Amino acid sequence: MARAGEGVSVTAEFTVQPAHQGAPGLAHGGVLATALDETLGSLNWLLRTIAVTGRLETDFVRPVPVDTVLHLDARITAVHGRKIYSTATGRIGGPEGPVAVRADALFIEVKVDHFIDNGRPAEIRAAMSDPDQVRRARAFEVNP
Ligand SMILES: CCCCCCCC/C=C\CCCCCCCC(=O)SCCNC(=O)CCNC(=O)[C@H](O)C(C)(C)COP(=O)(O)OP(=O)(O)OC[C@H]1O[C@@H](n2cnc3c(N)ncnc32)[C@H](O)[C@@H]1OP(=O)(O)O
Repeated sequence: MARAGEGVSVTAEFTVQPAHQGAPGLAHGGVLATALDETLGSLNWLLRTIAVTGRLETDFVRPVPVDTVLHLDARITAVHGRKIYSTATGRIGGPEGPVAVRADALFIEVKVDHFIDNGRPAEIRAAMSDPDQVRRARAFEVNP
């Protein structure tokens, strides 16, 4: 779950499950990168922009044990043309706890055609016949 914050920012929590293990009892780095990517990606909705991750640079600062709640905080740092720069931290032991992971990202704005042209037809058809998805995609296509 993500909540809008001050400026263009969001906070979110992610609980590390046993299925997310890499080393015994510890979160896999790829899963932590995914949690960062998802949180950073939700910022683009606040800009009402459809964008995909172009670059995600991740620092793994502390090991994150299974059952830990990762407190994520992400914000947009700059927008230049189609490029959206953002940064995120994941803290453990509480929202003010030590930083365990952080990431800097570059998202690139795309047209809805990016998904229609490249996605697997079955899933695209399913998305296009879902009125909620269509409404959401159209909302981005007209000038909001
Ligand atoms: C009717 C309903 C139907 C369907 C509904 C669907 C609705 C969907 C809605 C919402 C979905 C939201 C989904 C969020 C998902 C969460 C996040 C992810 O996990 S995304 C998955 C992982 N990422 C990818 O798969 C990207 C794969 N890459 C690409 O497709 C291309 O490389 C892309 C689009 C990123 C860029 O390609 P170009 O040809 O469009 O653009 P160029 O001209 O190359 O780049 C533009 C600028 O960006 C810089 N740039 C591009 N990639 C860069 C990079 N990796 N590092 C640094 N700069 C980069 C370039 O240098 C250029 O900069 P200069 O304008 O010249 O200053």
